[in-house]
Amino acid sequence: MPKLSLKNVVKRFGDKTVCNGISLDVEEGQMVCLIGASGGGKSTLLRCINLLENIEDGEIFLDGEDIAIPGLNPQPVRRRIGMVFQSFNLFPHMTAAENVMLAPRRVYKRSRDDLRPEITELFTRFGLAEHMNHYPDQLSGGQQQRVAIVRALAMKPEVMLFDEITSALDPQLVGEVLDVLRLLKGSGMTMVLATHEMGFAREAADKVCFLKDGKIIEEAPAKTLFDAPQHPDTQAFLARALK
Ligand SMILES: Nc1ncnc2c1ncn2[C@@H]1O[C@H](COP(=O)(O)OP(=O)(O)OP(=O)(O)O)[C@@H](O)[C@H]1O
Repeated sequence: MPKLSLKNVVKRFGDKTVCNGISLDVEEGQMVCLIGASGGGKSTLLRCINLLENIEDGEIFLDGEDIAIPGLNPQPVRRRIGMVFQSFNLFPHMTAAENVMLAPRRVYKRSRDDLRPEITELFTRFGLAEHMNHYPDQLSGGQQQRVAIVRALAMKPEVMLFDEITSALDPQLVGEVLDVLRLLKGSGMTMVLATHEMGFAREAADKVCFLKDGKIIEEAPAKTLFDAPQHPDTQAFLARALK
């Protein structure tokens, strides 16, 4: 059974159909990259998976259980599916460690003392140990984004969604954030990424999906999709993106 499975997901905003019958399986431990031009529906699809958007039609299964049921409290699912956005959204008046501890303290009612060992381990694992007590404005954009990833991991999610997490970074800071994704993949995390980092998608993804106008036009193992795209729209997109 796939860890995450989408069946004919439809999302509309007014009369605009942004996800137009999307089906996708993500196996446990897989990294799946969503690529495509702006407006293709990548962010919206991730937001649907995390139940930040209600879907009009279709099903989203996590471990075989339909999670996109209207009226169902989304919070338990959001604890199982972490999401990181382009903007880091760290609270500026809290240290990095305080930012990371906030959700587990509130949601699981855990104390700082109880959390500290595992939070320290997370910061250490992602090369941030010396920044635990720094405030966001004392950190680079890359470091802030890595803290934002650690913040999501502190909730011990089973699946992680990443929405263009390097797009707001200076080019020299992108690499350190991509390294975190490589590390996470190595640890067996199941991940879905919307990304414009084609080199990274080709090298690190298990599967790449090309989205256009709310549809998956082509889906293939990364190397196959980049080296031998079959659909003319994929070919045209990659020709532009890789220029
Ligand atoms: N809340 C909303 N209300 C109305 N339209 C929306 C909303 N969110 C997204 N859209 C529209 O849905 C379409 C898909 O947007 P989406 O952000 O999902 O695409 P994307 O592929 O992630 O693009 P990008 O790479 O720029 O993030 C766009 O036309 C966008 O304007």
